[in-house]
Amino acid sequence: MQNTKPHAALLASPGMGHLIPVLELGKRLVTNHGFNVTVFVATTDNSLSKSQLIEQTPSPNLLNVVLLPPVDVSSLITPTTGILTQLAIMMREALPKLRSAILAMKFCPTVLIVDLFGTEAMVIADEFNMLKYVFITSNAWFLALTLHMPTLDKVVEDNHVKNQEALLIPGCKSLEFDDTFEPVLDRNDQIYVEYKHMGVQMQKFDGILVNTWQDLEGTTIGALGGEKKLGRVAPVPVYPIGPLVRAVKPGPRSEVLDWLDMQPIDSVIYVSFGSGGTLSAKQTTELAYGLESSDRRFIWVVRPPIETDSAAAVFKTSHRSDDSPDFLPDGFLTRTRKMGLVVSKWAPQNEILSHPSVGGFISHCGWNSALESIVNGVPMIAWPLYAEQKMNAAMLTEDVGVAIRSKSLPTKEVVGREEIETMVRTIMDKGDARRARVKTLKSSAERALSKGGSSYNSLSHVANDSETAFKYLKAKPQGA
Ligand SMILES: O=c1ccn([C@@H]2O[C@H](COP(=O)(O)OP(=O)(O)O[C@H]3O[C@H](CO)[C@@H](O)[C@H](O)[C@H]3O)[C@@H](O)[C@H]2O)c(=O)[nH]1
Repeated sequence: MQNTKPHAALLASPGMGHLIPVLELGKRLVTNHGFNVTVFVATTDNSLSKSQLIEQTPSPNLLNVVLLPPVDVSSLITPTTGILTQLAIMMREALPKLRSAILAMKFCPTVLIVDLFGTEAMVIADEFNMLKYVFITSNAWFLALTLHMPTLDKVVEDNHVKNQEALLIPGCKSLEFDDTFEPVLDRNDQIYVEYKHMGVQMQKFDGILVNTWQDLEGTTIGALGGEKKLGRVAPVPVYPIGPLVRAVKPGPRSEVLDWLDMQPIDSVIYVSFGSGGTLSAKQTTELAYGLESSDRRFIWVVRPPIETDSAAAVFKTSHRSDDSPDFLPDGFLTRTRKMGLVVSKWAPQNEILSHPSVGGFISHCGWNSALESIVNGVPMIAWPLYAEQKMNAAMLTEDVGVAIRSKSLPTKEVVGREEIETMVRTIMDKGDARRARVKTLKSSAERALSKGGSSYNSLSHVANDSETAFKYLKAKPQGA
């Protein structure tokens, strides 16, 4: 690699939900802003294989993608350690590997961009004199909560935690107790401390990039950048640069897409709970009966049920399986043969959502899935499972107006088949207002990303600052 243009090093934490948008950001920096990009991917023994990584990489020849040597965190976690705590620990353990990898490079990168779980890498950026940015792979509302955490910590949040009242975030939508982000609830849990620490660390960066755009979250973006800036003293600039989602890959077509080709326009509902979401056995059964009785076509990405942990499949390596889904109700596959397709564990999601036959999406509301649905003009049934997904579901349903959600999810353990049937019929209705709304947002997303659009300009700003730093460092005498 020549030292003739700014070089960005991106650090992705384990999990497809982080890796995919980080790779997409890398691609944009190369194609639109003339950067060299190296993407470092933190791994554990079972989180990702090289071949899966290559499969996810957009235009592999554009980016230099480096799998960091796996970290072993087995002695630092217990079977009950939550997924977010695990991620925070893994990323801390990966820092020496990142430092060694940067030291081994011929030219030191100009800028380091980390995701939420990589904020401790700022010491490495400082050590190597790099600009440093955080890339939030979720939305501005989640970012606002994160930045507000250190302030929240100073006032005892009795109202939210004990009285279950809404949590106030200045200038933003309040966070209802039923939609809350679990790490805020228990000061004694490690994830509370980790999450608050991330909120503190982020304020010390040169900027925060967030995967959203002005038209989608104008009020929240205003609160983050406006005069009061969430009450922060020396606010770090926030750059909405989204929606960054993968482009549909050319290449051999899968069986699923061939099946979709034979279905009428907007007739199929796609059901998936992201890269690692799982349902209980009872919920899987209710979903099966609900889909069947809705009498609508469907593609369902199923995983074997797991009773107590909805994030159980997050770090599982295998995306493909020939397992026959024997946990589905007796005769389900036979009865729905003409109406539906059941796919085991993993499907080409972006290709599916961009197919004209797909008219609805039952989603766990991981932010990438939500964005992929919006940019393809597909309305959603919001079915949050873990992490910040309940916040996303609330926002997509109540503010953005592109989704409906179950009335029973917050209170009951299982959403019943009748309610599922009704929700599916509602969202698949061609005249439903959410369908029109999501099409409007699709166009707005395209405008934001095109040359001169709000998100394009935000990323240009970051690129210009990096270019200036690059020229300055290049002109500086060695050792100065
Ligand atoms: O069968 C599948 C399942 C997933 N995907 C892709 O995998 C990504 C999944 O990302 P996302 O929808 O965001 O879900 P998670 O992997 O669960 O995402 C994690 O990261 C997100 C971004 O920070 C958070 O919003 C989520 O809560 C968190 O669980 C998307 O690009 C999907 O297209 C597929 O291609 N095929």
